[in-house]
Amino acid sequence: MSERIRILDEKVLSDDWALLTKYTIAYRRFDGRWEEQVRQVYDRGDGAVILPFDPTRSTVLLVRQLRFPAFVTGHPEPLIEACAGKLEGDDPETCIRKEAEEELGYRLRAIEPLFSPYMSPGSVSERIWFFTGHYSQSDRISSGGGAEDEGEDLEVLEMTVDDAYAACLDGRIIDAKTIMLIQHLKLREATHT
Ligand SMILES: Nc1nc2c(ncn2[C@@H]2O[C@H](COP(=O)(O)OP(=O)(O)O[C@H]3O[C@H](CO)[C@@H](O)[C@H](O)[C@@H]3O)[C@@H](O)[C@H]2O)c(=O)[nH]1
Ligand SMILES: [Mg+2]
Repeated sequence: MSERIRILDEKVLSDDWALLTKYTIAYRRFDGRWEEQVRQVYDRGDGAVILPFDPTRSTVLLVRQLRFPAFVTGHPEPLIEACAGKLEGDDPETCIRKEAEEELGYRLRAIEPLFSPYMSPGSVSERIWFFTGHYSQSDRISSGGGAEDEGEDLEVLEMTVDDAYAACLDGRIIDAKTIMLIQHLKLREATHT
């Protein structure tokens, strides 16, 4: 255990789709004083996400789907996102290859890992592994759409890189992981020209 943090108590508040745990901790402040704090941690597992890019056409593949937490807080559905999924026991690259086949209907090439940040570390324990990859129209193996038996209902969307970037700026794309990936692609473009 860290010299600055001791877990005094741990209580599971909910163990359903995700695990919500309430911790009571002793925390030593930067000035050396100890104090007691309560922190709740929402654990829904880790995930992976990919933005497939077609360099010859300068396009990317995205999905559109209902994200209920966004809808219920006022965002008109559906959300435009990069293809993503929960790891569910797979390593991140295996997971994202499977998700790309299921959700996008593409077998991707040149898959490259980028970074694996915490997405909301004040409350949510989840980290997401980010990838880029290449595709061309001939890599399409099905119509995608996700696993219907798991309630997935996705629409595959192809956009030019420029339009996807414009969508990040004008609010049509409002999902953080998707914005990060599109910006990454634009940064690469800028540093390679
Ligand atoms: N039964 C049930 N299903 C749920 C619930 N919440 C979500 N689901 C469904 O569970 C499915 C999980 O599909 P995946 O493709 O494996 O995961 P994902 O939801 O796309 O997750 C990715 O994006 C998330 C949001 O940005 C990320 O949090 C996650 O790490 C991953 O990258 C989704 O279709 C979603 O509708 C719930 O409370 N109950
Ligand atoms: Mg998904």
